[in-house]
Amino acid sequence: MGQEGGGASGRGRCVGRPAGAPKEDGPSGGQFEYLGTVAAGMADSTEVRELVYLVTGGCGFLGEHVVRMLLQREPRLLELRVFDLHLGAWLEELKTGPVQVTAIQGDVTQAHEVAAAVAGAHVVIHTAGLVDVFGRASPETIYEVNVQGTKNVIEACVQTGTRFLVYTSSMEVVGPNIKGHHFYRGNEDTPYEAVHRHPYPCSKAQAERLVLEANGRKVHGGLPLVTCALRPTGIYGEGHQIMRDFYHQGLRLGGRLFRTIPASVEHGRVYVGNVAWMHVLVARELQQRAALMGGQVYFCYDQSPYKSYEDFNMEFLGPCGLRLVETRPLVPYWLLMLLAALNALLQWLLRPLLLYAPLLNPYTLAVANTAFTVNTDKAQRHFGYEPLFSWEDSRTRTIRWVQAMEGSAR
Ligand SMILES: NC(=O)C1=CN([C@@H]2O[C@H](COP(=O)(O)OP(=O)(O)OC[C@H]3O[C@@H](n4cnc5c(N)ncnc54)[C@H](O)[C@@H]3O)[C@@H](O)[C@H]2O)C=CC1
Ligand SMILES: C[C@@H](CO)CCC[C@@H](C)[C@H]1CC[C@H]2[C@@H]3[C@H](O)CC4=CC(=O)CC[C@]4(C)[C@H]3CC[C@]12C
Repeated sequence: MGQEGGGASGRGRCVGRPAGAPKEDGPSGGQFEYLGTVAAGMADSTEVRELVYLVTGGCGFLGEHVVRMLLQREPRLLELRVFDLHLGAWLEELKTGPVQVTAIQGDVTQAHEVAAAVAGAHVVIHTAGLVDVFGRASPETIYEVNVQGTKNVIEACVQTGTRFLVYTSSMEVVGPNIKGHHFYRGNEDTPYEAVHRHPYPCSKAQAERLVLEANGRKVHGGLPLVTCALRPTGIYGEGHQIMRDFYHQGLRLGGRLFRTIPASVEHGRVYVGNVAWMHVLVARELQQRAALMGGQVYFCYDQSPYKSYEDFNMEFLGPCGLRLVETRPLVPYWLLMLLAALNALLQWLLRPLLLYAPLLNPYTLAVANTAFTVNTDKAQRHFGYEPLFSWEDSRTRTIRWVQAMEGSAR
């Protein structure tokens, strides 16, 4: 199941369990006070501002939240470099605080541009990537950005002497696999046959492996590079494009969405603010606990409930006037598979004329219909992670965002 593709050049398939982490337990972490909303001003603290951070993909859905969270909750920040192919105008509003915010328009596939951005940084948070499971980009382009781009970031750290690298990996590095094996309340050490064909999970798995294998390499100056990878499940929250697509689809269908996924197929989801917070915390603690955290992977998790993908979305779309029709899929699975295959064929036929990239394709159907939930406390044990936003807070913030969209949609 899934598009042909994947692997280094988008052909064949990439197999093999992703590089896991040694099974070591660390000390439990302390509590972290909460300094107010992510959108608020900068963190004020008596700590010395001396650190330079670089966030690649800093203008993306997750990247923007990481940038704002760093300004809000990293008191040692002297300079924050935001590197992205497409810079957001909102960056200008961030330049009035005590932290120097440097916007860098650049391409991670261009090694010299990456090296120039990395030079002098203490920490790199690498979120830039092509998050495409809808066939918008070619397998080769996905590989070029997600794998070669990550190679460029690693080499830039080694050449310029940057010692700390946090990589935004993905649950997709693990699964769901092409065999449709469910991953039920799994953790970082749960055995699972991570077999992929699609270019996106393949590229993320290769990139993650490169990052973890780079842990311990000597950087310029002779000290070791310390790396780790975070694996968010499906991220939701303010700015989530797929949620926006579902909402607009519902508006087009007269306020209704038609169930296509059984309610029993649970998918883990995580609020973007908590993913951002985990990035900030792991970047800070990686500097203090290199021996424990270096070369490790951590699932990104919070208290968001386990639900089917569509039922979870309705937690936010329901209060905004949409209704999910039927308690079970209206359309039999074999017909959904046929419709998904037709979408893939149409995409291929229309490609010379226009980009046709609907939500339903063979890959998204397969992923949506395979349960994938995580239950772990490794990040809490290794670096004291606790979600910054409760489920109720995450839900309220996301609903408010959809409502603001609703206002703009009328
Ligand atoms: N959205 C999700 O549910 C999940 C996302 N992730 C990972 O989180 C990271 C961020 O994902 P999102 O924020 O959802 O995606 P996004 O597409 O909103 O953000 C990605 C950012 O990277 C930038 N970018 C793309 N190609 C680039 C290039 N060649 N050079 C420089 N910048 C480039 C884009 O302009 C964009 O701002 C990705 O690495 C993705 O694999 C992991 C798990 C779940
Ligand atoms: C039956 C289809 C139409 O109704 C299914 C519609 C839902 C899909 C678009 C989503 C179901 C699962 C999502 C993926 C999952 O959350 C894991 C992901 C991790 C990432 O790193 C990037 C995003 C994604 C692949 C996410 C994409 C959208 C779904 C396939």
